[in-house]
Formats: sequence, C-alpha cells, structure tokens
Amino acid sequence: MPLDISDETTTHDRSDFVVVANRLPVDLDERPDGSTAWRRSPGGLVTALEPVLRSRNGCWVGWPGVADREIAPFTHDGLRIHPVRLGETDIEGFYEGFSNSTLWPLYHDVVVKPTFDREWWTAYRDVNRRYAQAAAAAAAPGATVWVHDYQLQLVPRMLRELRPDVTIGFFLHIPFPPVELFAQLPWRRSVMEGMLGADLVGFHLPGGAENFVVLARRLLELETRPVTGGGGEIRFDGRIVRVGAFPISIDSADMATRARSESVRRRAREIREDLGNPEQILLGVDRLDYTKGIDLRLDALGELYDEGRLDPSRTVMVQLATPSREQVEQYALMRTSIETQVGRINGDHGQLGRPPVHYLYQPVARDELIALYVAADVMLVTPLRDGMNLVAKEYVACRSEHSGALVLSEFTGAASELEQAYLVNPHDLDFVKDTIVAALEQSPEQRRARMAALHAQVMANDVHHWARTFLDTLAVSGHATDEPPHEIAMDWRLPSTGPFSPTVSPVLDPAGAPSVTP
Ligand SMILES: Nc1ncnc2c1ncn2[C@@H]1O[C@H](COP(=O)(O)OP(=O)(O)O)[C@@H](O)[C@H]1O
Ligand SMILES: O=P(O)(O)OC[C@H]1O[C@H](O[C@H]2O[C@H](CO)[C@@H](O)[C@H](O)[C@H]2O)[C@H](O)[C@@H](O)[C@@H]1O
Repeated sequence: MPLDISDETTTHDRSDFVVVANRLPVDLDERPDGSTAWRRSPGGLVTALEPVLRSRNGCWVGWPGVADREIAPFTHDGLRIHPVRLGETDIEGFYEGFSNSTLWPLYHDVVVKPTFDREWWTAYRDVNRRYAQAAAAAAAPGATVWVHDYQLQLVPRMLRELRPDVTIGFFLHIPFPPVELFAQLPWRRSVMEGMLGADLVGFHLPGGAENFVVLARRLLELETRPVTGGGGEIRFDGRIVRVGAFPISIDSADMATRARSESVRRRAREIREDLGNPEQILLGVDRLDYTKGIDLRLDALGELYDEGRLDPSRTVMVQLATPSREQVEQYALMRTSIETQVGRINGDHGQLGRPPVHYLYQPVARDELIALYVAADVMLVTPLRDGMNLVAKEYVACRSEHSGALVLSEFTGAASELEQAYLVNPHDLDFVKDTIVAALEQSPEQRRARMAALHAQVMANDVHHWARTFLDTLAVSGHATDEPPHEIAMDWRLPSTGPFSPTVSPVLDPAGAPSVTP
C-alpha cells in the first residue's frame, strides 16, 4: 500500500536525491572503553559514492556496521545520514548469510560453493523491506532514489509499492552471472522481479546487462528489445525498464592531486627507506576476500624467489589486506591460509629485519595508501572475478608522471577499460610469474607509453562521469508501456569486449603507436 507522505512536520527532512546502500559511508566504531567514533567504511562502493553524494547534496540510507543501534538521522562531515537498524540475527541471515554466503559466491562464478538456506532468504526479504521503508521515509515527493548492490535487490519493487511517485535507479556493483549460474537460485524469480521495480537497472559491463535481459526473456518470459548504444528495454508490470552498462570509477582528479602533494611524495620516500631501499616494490591492496586472488599472487612471488628469478633483497612486496566479513567461515579460512603463505615466504627468503613480504591486516589512512601507490613500482591486481576493482584505477590515477606498471586480472571489470595494463589469467601461474618479471623489467619507454594511456583513460572517465551518465539515463527512463520507448544514445564509451583480454596482449611501442605481441 502506498505510504502517506502528506505529514507536513517531516517533509522538510526529506531529500530529492537518496542513495540506498547496505552500508553507510561511515561505520560506528565501538571501542573497548565504551567510547564511539565514526570511521570510513570498507570497500569500493563507498569510495565511489561518497564524492557523488557530496556533490549532489543528497542523503544516504544504510547500516552503521554494528548490531542493534537505533540511531536518529544525522549529518556527518557534511553528509546527511539515515541509519537502518539491523539486529544480530538480521546480520547473520541477511548480511553474512544470504548476501555473502549465497549471492556473493554465486555471482562471482561460484569460486566457493554458495549455500541456499531458506531462513536466510526470509531474513533477506525482511531486511530489504526495512530498507525500502527507510528509503520511502527519506525521499521527498517526486525524488530520485538510487538503490545499490546485491544486498538490496528486492528494494526497487518494494519501494515502488510504497512510493509510486519516485524515480528509482538500481546499480549492481558485482558481476551479474550468466543464466546457467543465476538459474541455480531457488528465489530467482523474486530477485529478478525485485530489480525490475527500478526504472533503470545498471551494471558495470555490457555482459552483465545482457545476462539480465536474457534472463528476463527466458525466465520471466517478458518482452525485451535492444537499445541503440547498448543495453536493452524490458516490458514489466505496465512499464518499460531500461537496462544498461555503466563502468564505475573513482574521483580521479582528487586522487591525482593528493598523489602529487609534497607530503605524500615525502611519505613515499620514507616508505621506501623503511622497506630497506629495495630496487623495486610490488604492491597488493585488497579487502581480504577469496575472490581477490591474494593467494595466487603470493604463490607466484614465492616461486619466483624459490627459482632465483627474483632476489628478495632487491625486490620486496607490500600486501595490505582490509579485514572483511570476518564472521563468514570462508573469509576466516582464507586469512589463515594467506598468513601461512606470507610466513613461509618470509621464513624461506627473509633476513633479520628484512622480510621480503610486508603484510598488514588493517585499513590504513587514505594519504598513507596513496603514498604506497606512489612508492610502488608494480601493482598486482589478480582477482579470480571482480565487478570492477577500483584499486587498479586508484594506482593508475596516482601515476601522473607515467611511471610504474599495473598487472591486472582479465577477470576484473577494470580490464575492459585498462587495456594497456599487463593483463593476466590469474589461474595461469606460469604466465602470472612471467608477467610480473616482464613488468619489473620493462624499458622506461614501454613503461611511459603504457602508463600514459592508462592514466589518460582513468582521468577522462571518473566517478562523476559515471554518476552523471547513469542519472541522466535514469531521468529519461521509466515510462508507461503505451508510450513509444525512447531511443537514447548513451554518452559512454562502452567496452566492446567482456572482461577477457584478447589472446594476444596489446602493447604500445615506444612512440605510443599500438602494436600487438604474442
Ligand atoms: N588496507 C586498506 N586500507 C585502506 N583502504 C583500503 C585498503 N584496502 C582496500 N582499500 C580501499 O577499498 C577500496 C576497494 O575497492 P575495490 O577495489 O573496488 O574492491 P571492493 O569494493 O571489492 O573491496 C578502494 O577504494 C581501496 O583504496
Ligand atoms: O560492505 P562489505 O561487505 O564490507 O564489502 C565492501 C564492498 O565490497 C563490494 O564492492 C564492489 O563494489 C566496487 C565498486 O563498484 C567494485 O569495484 C568491486 O568490484 C565490488 O566488489 C560490494 O559490492 C559492496 O557492496 C561492499 O560495500
């Protein structure tokens, strides 16, 4: 039943632009002494959306990261925040259970086996309803509400029932799987219908958008049609739902400016000294997640040291891992196994005070992270599957002087755009090893040519461009089926391929002209 929004006493608190995501941009940190503080939430969704919300003066509906806290709407660092309360059992069933032990592995190519649990599904539905109600309460009449990610796929339809007056966008930040995988989900129809409550459904890559349209046609037997410029349209419930690809990005200019600052440059030099002035520094930065391929890159590094192809006194690695989803068993197992790998490499190849792998299991401050990007000679991004991977783009944005090299998995969304990276299949260990060596040994001309192309790509396609493109498309989406569907040419250079690199890797010659090497 539609919500009555005529209450004059509350309408002044409502926003014309509402972001709804599982997490708020800040988590409540409850310290052992009983004091509390807000700190930045983990993950790329927050990295991307925080500057967008700031520039559009909207409000953010989400969970403060702790159980059972009833927190009234407030403003933090200029952002308007509407917290949603989750209890311990909600967190178990909705967040750790259905979101991160069912959907996350299913959508990431079943890298680990998804669990299908009927109680988790009930929790997912109930919590989605709570988010829909919170969004309905936060939105001004006729507002634009932008719902995010796999945790909230039922919200668009639930919100439309409560607030038929608002325009609803939905964006999925992780890969949307092919029919054969999605069809395993016992609640597949409800999930599809939930997302179809939006006026525009967005994915990082055209492949995800295509999978969604194919499912709408084959599973729900809906009428669909392709649209000029990519994506498609689906007739559902007396409306036309638009579907498209919008590769997310970062606040590139902000990142580049911070990377050029004297304080960050100084800190980068200190980091190199702290590491014992090695000739070359390899860097990995990830949430500790089994999709990120941290174990694979450590395998590659360990073998390169074992075989004497890399010298541990001259080439060291820094691996930052942000704690993530620690209550989920697979994450705890992964942590133990990565820490065992790091211990073995350091045990075999370290000297007193000189471990070849420097591993931190903690979030670091933004400027410290940027100093690490500036210090690193080669960035290793090797996920088995990743929706986008903003770390790759952050590293590239920090290389204004066109130094450094990016080794990047073909199975990231970022690989579709960052074609001049050293693209690798992370399952092919020998190729990963050869590519790390090639990236370390590249000529200065090669390095400059590749990084110049990558840097230009990331600077030209920033997160504000992403948000503008999505929201402009949303503004002309959503119309009744008796109207002729709009033909919209999207203002975005859509990658022509999926996340896979060609069988040969494109390389720029020293003069900058593209060539192809086997
Ligand atoms: N140890 C860390 N300390 C601080 N920030 C981190 C750390 N590890 C990752 N990040 C940040 O988290 C974000 C990760 O985003 P992304 O690569 O898209 O992957 P995901 O969202 O799956 O974690 C980036 O903005 C990155 O800078
Ligand atoms: O909220 P958490 O459970 O701690 O997880 C953190 C976030 O991880 C995922 O990030 C994804 O979004 C990025 C930006 O689009 C993308 O680059 C990356 O490939 C994705 O994995 C998750 O999708 C978010 O909802 C989480 O907040």
